[in-house]
Amino acid sequence: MTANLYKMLSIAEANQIVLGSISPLEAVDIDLLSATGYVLASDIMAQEPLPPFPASIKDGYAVRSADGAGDFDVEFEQLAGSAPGKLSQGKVAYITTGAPLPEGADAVVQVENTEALTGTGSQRRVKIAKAAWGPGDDVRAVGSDIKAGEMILPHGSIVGPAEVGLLATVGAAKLKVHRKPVVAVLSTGDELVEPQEQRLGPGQIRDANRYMLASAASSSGCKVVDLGIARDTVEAVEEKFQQAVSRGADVLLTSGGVSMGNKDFIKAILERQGKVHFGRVRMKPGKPLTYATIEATSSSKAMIVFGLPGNPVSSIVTYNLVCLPALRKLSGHQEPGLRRVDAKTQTAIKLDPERPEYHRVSLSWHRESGGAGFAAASTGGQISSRLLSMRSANALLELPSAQGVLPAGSVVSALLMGDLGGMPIPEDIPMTDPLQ
Ligand SMILES: Nc1nc2c(c(=O)[nH]1)N[C@H]1C(S)=C(S)[C@@H](COP(=O)(O)OP(=O)(O)OC[C@H]3O[C@@H](n4cnc5c(N)ncnc54)[C@H](O)[C@@H]3O)O[C@H]1N2
Ligand code: MOO
Repeated sequence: MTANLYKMLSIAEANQIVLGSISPLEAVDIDLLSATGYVLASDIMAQEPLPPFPASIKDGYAVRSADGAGDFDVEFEQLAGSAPGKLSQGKVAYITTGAPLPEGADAVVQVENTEALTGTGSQRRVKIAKAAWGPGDDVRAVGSDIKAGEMILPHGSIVGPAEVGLLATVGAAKLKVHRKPVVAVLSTGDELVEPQEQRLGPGQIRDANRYMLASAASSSGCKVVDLGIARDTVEAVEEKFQQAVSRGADVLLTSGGVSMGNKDFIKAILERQGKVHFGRVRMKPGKPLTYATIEATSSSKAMIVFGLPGNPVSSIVTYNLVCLPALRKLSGHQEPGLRRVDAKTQTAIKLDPERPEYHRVSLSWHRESGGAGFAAASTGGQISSRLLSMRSANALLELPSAQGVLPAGSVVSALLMGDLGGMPIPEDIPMTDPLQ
């Protein structure tokens, strides 16, 4: 099939096809400290309650609440990490935060509400100036933080710092997580040289895409296999495809060679080696985006291939919109798509009459008299060769295809790429009472 015969899909259809063709990769074992960024492949339950014993919330004295205020002998010290002692009638025990409540005590009085009296060691005495409210005062009951058998993290949870803390708490030192895909990156083109090349020859440019895509995939935690640059021959490209397979790639990202030129033969090679699901998408930039699957054989695993357009902006925009959700789904994410917010344009933007455009913007949070929301500042000229249009871009405006100009102040949906850098430093929380 020649490139122009591929049906032009919408980006939503393209996403649906890609995500419908893949499943999360198999579960592997991982140590807790290496698990950040992975997705849990099994549910994690708490084996024991937390705290496992009634624990003091304060540094102070363990008391029988019914004894009230007065002067008491300090029978012993109950320190965190020690087994609970046994408190005699009419006595109190010095206790530290996190220590188990001694048998016979039912509350804690913080040290601020007491006064040390004379005496040391077994003669030590204390005045309880302000009595405990009642049983349980300043004590964490068994299981009050986590109940025994409680679901801590369901499978599909993304492991971040808080999750690592929770997993450590419940003793989940070894985990089952979905394997992350191995991503091979390949640039194609006779004009390309490595970034180290300081003197460009006639017609040459430096390879930006392979480095950019490798960086993008590794920032998602994927292992990257660098296939280098394939020159513009069928044999050279086919040899690189073979290397991707033999080096265990789950995903191959190629850039260049998917359009209409007589050296653009990525699509034709993919047709021979696997199944091309689509070869054109109604979007700007990135129209010739191509997606194929290559089946597993007795000696190699299945591989999916994204033929990304060579223009650097087209390749990174299609990566974000289509490849990243696929990498996330393979990694076990249950909501792999980019997050969408509404944003107000700061300048007028010319629309494209033929294709919906993903206009690169920098979003920032703005408060105005009419309310608060995201303001979208264009990153300037949007031609797909101008990688500067991606610099400091944290979102893609979803501009409809239409004649004319979208006026400044229009509210448009925007897809977030990465986190919202460039946001203002958080202001203090106002001290005024909002309920007054
Ligand atoms: N007759 C037509 N020509 C083109 C069409 C079309 O529909 N009909 N589509 C255009 C669109 S849209 C795009 S996008 C590009 C995509 O082209 P390819 O994927 O075939 O990419 P190349 O032709 O190899 O390169 C395009 C451009 O990008 C530069 N490039 C390529 N690789 C890299 C790299 N690794 N790092 C930096 N820059 C790279 C290359 O030198 C070219 O300037 O096709 C249009 N043509
Ligand atoms: O779709 Mo191409 O990516 O406009 O340049």
